[in-house]
Amino acid sequence: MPALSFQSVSKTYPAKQAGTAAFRALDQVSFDVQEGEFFGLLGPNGAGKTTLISILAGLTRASQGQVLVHGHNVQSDYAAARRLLGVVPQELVFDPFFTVRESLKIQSGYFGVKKNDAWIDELLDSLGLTDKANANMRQLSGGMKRRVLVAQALVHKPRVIVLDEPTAGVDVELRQTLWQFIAKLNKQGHTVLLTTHYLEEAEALCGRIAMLKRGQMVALEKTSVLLKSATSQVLRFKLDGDLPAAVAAVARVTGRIVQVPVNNALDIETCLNTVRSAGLVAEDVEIRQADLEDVFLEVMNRQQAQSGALA
Ligand SMILES: Nc1ncnc2c1ncn2[C@@H]1O[C@H](COP(=O)(O)OP(=O)(O)OP(=O)(O)O)[C@@H](O)[C@H]1O
Repeated sequence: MPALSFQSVSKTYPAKQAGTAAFRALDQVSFDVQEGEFFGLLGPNGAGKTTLISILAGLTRASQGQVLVHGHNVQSDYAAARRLLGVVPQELVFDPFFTVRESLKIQSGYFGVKKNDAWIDELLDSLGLTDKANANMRQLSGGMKRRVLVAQALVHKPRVIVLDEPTAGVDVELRQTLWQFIAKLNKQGHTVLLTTHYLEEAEALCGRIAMLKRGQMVALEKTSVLLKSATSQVLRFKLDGDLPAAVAAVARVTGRIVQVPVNNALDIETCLNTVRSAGLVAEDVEIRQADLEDVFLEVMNRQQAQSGALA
């Protein structure tokens, strides 16, 4: 039995006011996550990732389809399904009146878990929160609050850990601490579902990845297969001046850095010639292997071209 099963899940948000249209945020999304997997759910802003996680966590109802957690339906068997899940939300929601330790005790109480002090100490230690155990939640920095949210999600040792952009805006140290700890739990058999915009993290951590675009699933593959499916290499160089249109159409540009997908030596020559013919000089030219960000952009652009063709 899969740890998570999303079966033809659709979600339509009703029109906000008369005259506006209802909005279909998810359209027939189906996939399973097997027990023990580290699974990535990727997609651009507004693709529907948080909506899918809200349905999984029982915070929003699907308009159609169903979601099962170890066979328990998140609507009709909510308590059993919720107990199996540890959800780290994207937004920093917390009660300002309690200390870190108190808030973890209260959260344990919600799940009917008692005498878990040793586990709470381990959570505090693993997430670098021991010094802050008796600090009031409102005294904590944003990064520290996020650590507490992770600890809260894990107090009842859930079999499935769901992380919705847990590293958005957090420093390098927390990222490393968090991933070490989550990877350890995953090795012990906990299933992990992660959404992130940091594709480097997803590439390093996730065994399998689903990509959503405008509420539809556009890719579902092992990470290694996705990487092999990409344009084999990327030509990278620095440039001052306006990129010729033919190169700009296919390039990923970050400041002065230009990255162009290439399949062979001819592609490389053509690209550099086009730049040279425009009177520009490409500096620090190098060729690297494609990474998950290249695959992601390729999948998203392919979808754009297809939907453009259908329109
Ligand atoms: N309560 C709501 N009412 C109406 N529309 C909503 C509601 N919640 C979300 N949406 C819309 O549904 C779409 C999907 O939103 P969602 O938050 O699931 O995307 P996301 O993939 O998590 O994006 P991000 O990466 O920005 O977090 C968006 O267009 C959003 O505006």
